[in-house]
Amino acid sequence: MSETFEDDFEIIDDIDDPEIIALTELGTTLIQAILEKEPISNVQDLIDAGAPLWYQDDDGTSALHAAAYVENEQLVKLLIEEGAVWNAVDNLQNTAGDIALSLNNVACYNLIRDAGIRSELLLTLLSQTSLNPTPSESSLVLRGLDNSAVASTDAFLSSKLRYTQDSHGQDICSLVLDDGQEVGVMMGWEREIMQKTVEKLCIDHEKKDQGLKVLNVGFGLGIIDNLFQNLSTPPALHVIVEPHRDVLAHMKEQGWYDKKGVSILEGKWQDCIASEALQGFGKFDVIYTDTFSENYSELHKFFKHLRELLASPESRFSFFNGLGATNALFYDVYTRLSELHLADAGADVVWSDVDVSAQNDEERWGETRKYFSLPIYRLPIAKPRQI
Ligand SMILES: C[S@@+](CC[C@H](N)C(=O)[O-])C[C@H]1O[C@@H](n2cnc3c(N)ncnc32)[C@H](O)[C@@H]1O
Repeated sequence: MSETFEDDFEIIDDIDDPEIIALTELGTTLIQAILEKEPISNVQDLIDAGAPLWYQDDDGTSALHAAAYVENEQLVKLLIEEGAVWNAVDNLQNTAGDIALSLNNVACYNLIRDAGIRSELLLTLLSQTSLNPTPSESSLVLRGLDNSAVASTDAFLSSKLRYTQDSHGQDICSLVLDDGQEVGVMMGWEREIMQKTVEKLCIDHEKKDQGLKVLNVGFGLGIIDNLFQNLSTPPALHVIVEPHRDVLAHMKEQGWYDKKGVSILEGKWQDCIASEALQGFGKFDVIYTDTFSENYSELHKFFKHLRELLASPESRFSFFNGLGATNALFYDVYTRLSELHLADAGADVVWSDVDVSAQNDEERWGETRKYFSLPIYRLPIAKPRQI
């Protein structure tokens, strides 16, 4: 018996179906052959006989995981060429790339990471063609088909936010999901990232002493906006784009509407970017974006506006690089993908590492859902390429 799921997916639950039994046996044999280091020709024979590369055993191990375990670069390459799934996770949430990384096998890791980048680039391309007008769901594993407030801007904008401090004195702006789970929209532990970002964006900027023209998308806790205001010469113009009513109310309470040089555009960046209001400010020396509940395709769209928004080759752009940040491989793929897409948009990026490993999990997350679990944050600074 089978049932349809959202018209697109078929959940097959008939374990007595002879076809499924045959596929399961072939898939299991393939994984065993790899783990037992049988000759590569045997593996090829099994694939040619129809062994499914997408098959994962009871532990979630796929053929690609197995090839990473036995550190066989040639086999990893073959499986990828034959269509192995680069981002399948096992029961411990590890991809084959994570296995290669844990074994320090750079060659196998790079092969899997590059397969991820190629696949994401292809999906971006497909989502831009008329053949496939739906937005890329390439980030299925990264964000799931999630219409909750975490992954849908509309749901996020109609949800209630709370400004609080946790038991460690950490400032938090959070939303509470229907299931009672609390998710940090912005959390105080990110202050160091914001601090380093402002340093890289502003400290040695040639126009710093005359007051920079700054555009920031997404206020949150206002950490980065306060840092911009606290520069030795505050910005000559500081535009903040923010759509959430609770955030706007918080900004009003804190006096942001009355600050000299500050202009607030109430709305989503997607609605403001081509508006007369924004264009009336002219171009910017520094641009930063850090939104919430948006996936990579929105960030990619933002990149495409940079050339028209940045004032000169000395202008700088950065964004909160947090996509895929609960898994080393996904983080690496999204970091490199954004570098390639920024290059397409005419901007060259330089990365710096920020060590964010000092805090323990309990202090950082408390009761909230983890969204960044890697020890190093990769901070991007992009400048328009001179033509
Ligand atoms: C992570 S917080 C920003 C934190 C900020 N960088 C700081 O230093 O505190 C994300 C903010 O982006 C806002 N946001 C979400 N979607 C947006 C959109 N489409 N356009 C502009 N802002 C958006 C949210 O309401 C929220 O205030």
